[in-house]
Amino acid sequence: MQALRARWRDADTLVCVGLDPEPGKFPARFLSDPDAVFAFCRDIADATADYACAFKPQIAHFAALGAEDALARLIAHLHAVHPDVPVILDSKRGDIGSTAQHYATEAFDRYRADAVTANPYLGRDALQPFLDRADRGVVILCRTSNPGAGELQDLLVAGRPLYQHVAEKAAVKWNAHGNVALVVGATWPEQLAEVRAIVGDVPLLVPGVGAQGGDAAAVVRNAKTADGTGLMISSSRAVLYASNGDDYAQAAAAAARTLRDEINRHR
Ligand SMILES: O=C(O)c1cc(=O)[nH]c(=O)n1[C@@H]1O[C@H](COP(=O)(O)O)[C@@H](O)[C@H]1O
Repeated sequence: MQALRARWRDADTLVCVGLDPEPGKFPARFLSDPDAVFAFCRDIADATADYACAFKPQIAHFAALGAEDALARLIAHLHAVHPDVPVILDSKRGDIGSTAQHYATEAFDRYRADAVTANPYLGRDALQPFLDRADRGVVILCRTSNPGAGELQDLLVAGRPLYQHVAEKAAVKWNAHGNVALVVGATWPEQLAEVRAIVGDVPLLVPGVGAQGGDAAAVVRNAKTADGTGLMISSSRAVLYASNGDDYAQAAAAAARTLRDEINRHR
């Protein structure tokens, strides 16, 4: 959280760059590169770092390719070359405590992520191994960006939608170390405002701008904190695959810069 706040201040950006490698969308020059997953993500990260308040590699995109080694080397590269930019491993973990312990070890010790996304629907004990790592962040799913998010997350429980209970518990009861953030999709501006009203200054990871069609201006208007920060507005495909020509890195940088500027106009 300290690194994130410093980055918001020093780099003046609320953009999180999502690293979701899909080799079928890579530029042709990577076709014969046996280390394409690492090399592509590294190039994108290096090109966009100036505009990033965080990087967010998504684990399934690596694991499905058997590219866990590339993910480990990518995070090591990010720490070495961009030490001021926190790395969120997006793995949405959640399991009984004894297993969750291994997921925490995976995220924080194997991959050396600064933070991890986690699914709260098993309850607090399933999050505890993550929460206990006071020097790492836990980014808890609250109201996700997908079209079906409301099917369960909006169910009324004691007169309030379930996601609002998650917001309240996460921001207060689960946040003893001050290391909690929440995920709310950019596709739900109203719910963003409701969550912000519940959680005070707790940071929100907001995916869903770009490929999923969320409106960055509405996100900022509805969910910034009083000091004009509090948000990691995350974009993956719209940045990563801005061009599949040889200008892929410059195009990604331009997409990240444009998103940063649009966000900053509304802060
Ligand atoms: O936790 C996440 O990062 C996440 C939560 C959510 O509610 N919606 C969501 O899209 N994500 C992730 O954010 C990224 C969005 O990618 P783009 O739609 O390409 O920007 C993907 O890696 C998703 O897995």
